[in-house]
Amino acid sequence: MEAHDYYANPRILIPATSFFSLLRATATLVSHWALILVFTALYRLSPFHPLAKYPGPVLGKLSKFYLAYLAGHGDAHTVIRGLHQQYGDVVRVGPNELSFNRVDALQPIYAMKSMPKGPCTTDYNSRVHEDGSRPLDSLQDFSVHAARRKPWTKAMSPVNSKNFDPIIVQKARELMEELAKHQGQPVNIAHWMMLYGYDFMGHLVFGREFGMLKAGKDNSGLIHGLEHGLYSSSMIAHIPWSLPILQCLPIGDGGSVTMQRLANDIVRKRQDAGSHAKDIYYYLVSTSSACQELLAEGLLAIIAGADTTAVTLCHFMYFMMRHPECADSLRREVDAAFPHGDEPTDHSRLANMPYLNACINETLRLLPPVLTGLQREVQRGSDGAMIGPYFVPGGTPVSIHVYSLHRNPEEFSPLPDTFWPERWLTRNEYTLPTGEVLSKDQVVTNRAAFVPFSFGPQNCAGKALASVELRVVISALVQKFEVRKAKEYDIDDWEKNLRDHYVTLTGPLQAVLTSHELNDS
Ligand code: HEM
Repeated sequence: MEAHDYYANPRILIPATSFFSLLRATATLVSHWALILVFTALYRLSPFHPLAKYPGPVLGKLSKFYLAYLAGHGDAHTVIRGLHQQYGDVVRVGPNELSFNRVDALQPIYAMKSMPKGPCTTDYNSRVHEDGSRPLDSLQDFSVHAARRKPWTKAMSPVNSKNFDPIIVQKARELMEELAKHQGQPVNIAHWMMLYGYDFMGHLVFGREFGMLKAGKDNSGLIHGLEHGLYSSSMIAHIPWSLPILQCLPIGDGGSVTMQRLANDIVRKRQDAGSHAKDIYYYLVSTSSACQELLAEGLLAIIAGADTTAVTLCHFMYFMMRHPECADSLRREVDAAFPHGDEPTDHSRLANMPYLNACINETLRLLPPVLTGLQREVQRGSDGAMIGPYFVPGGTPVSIHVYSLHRNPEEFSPLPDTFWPERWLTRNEYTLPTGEVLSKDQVVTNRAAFVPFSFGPQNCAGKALASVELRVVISALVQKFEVRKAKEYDIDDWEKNLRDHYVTLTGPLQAVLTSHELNDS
């Protein structure tokens, strides 16, 4: 059939008309959306936008895709630090979003009833259950949050947290035993720390043995499943409308549903088993009988309690490999406090070891496990708020960029990017790693700017417990082993491979451990 037949033959006149109408309708729709996009882009870049006076990258001002891309790529911590170095202490990182790198922003953003959690942790949280049940860390209403936080506070009280002491000691022992089996040969420390972190959390929260350390592997796929889910949810949090689209594609939701399922399974098993010990779940269930709420809280407990401490232990070992002189000083302090190889488990002695605590602080300063901003939001519908000297309109998501603040030379100097535990000690004179001697007035260590556990009433609920755990495990590691990097391993890869997906995901940390007893003989 010739082309002109479409017009000559009345029987096929209708399809030709439909085709052109469809084409016209599509073109109208596309140009309509293109116009909307163009006008939105122009408005976002224009001087009429409420955040117009704040500097930032053009791509960030244009679209949330920018932050989603950084989250997916895992380098938001270094990129946003670079932006602060380029643009200053406040940066417009999203079309309607600001990042701060100043200590006087902590109080207005995070203090008591200042600002509720922001949309990335609330509206767009992929850990929210189908029925709307939310984990503690995604609650916007201050009084609801305070009520839900009570069981955590009760579990972590000085009296009740004594119940967790045997778990800390037992799991630290198991970790030492397993590491001892690999002495003298290259071992991926990061792998073992993760297994330890999840085994510890299994006991702490669910009174259950995961047996990962004994098996030497992630035997149920839990670690892999959660890390995969965290990776995708950190990205989706910025572009939540993409979730239903992703779910229709073969890649699915990228793991956040699997993450939920794995956690639900653990919580349900704990429910069925009943309470035989005062684990954290015991306190959670005593105040909430809502099943979905407990499921949501269970996943938070796993993520909060396992990855954070495991990653901190990895960072600590990394810094010890980079700075063997610090490892030697720390070992001397541990040996003096726990002579004849006494097990370093006495909390009060550990809490009073200045160099140990300086090394832990310095590790958490340079590489906090939660690297990038914990979002809050200036009250929607309010007139706005002052953050330091800056006025921020109501409804704007804001955060402190912890990775930048911890390396801000106004708060930590000299050598803000260097692992130098001495900065945390009280001295009249300080000797820098270069040998240069400085008076105390020349050293700035602003403890108020040190917030690895965040700040205010919604800060980390497990801070005290995590501090005890870190002291026990780190002093045991230092007492038992000398750590060197494995021959073929490029130590610079450790920081290069860190991925900022709300919690930090890591690459391998290849080391050789040798026993101190063997070295000393
Ligand atoms: C080195 C170890 C740890 C670090 C650095 C850390 C850090 C953090 C941070 C930065 C937050 C977010 C707070 C905010 O949004 O302002 C948080 C929340 C939380 N953490 Fe930790 N954490 C650690 C270990 C733990 C442990 C062992 C537990 C206990 C299971 C725990 C339980 C929680 C809970 C329940 C929340 C939510 C608090 C809320 O929203 O009210 N964390 N943590």
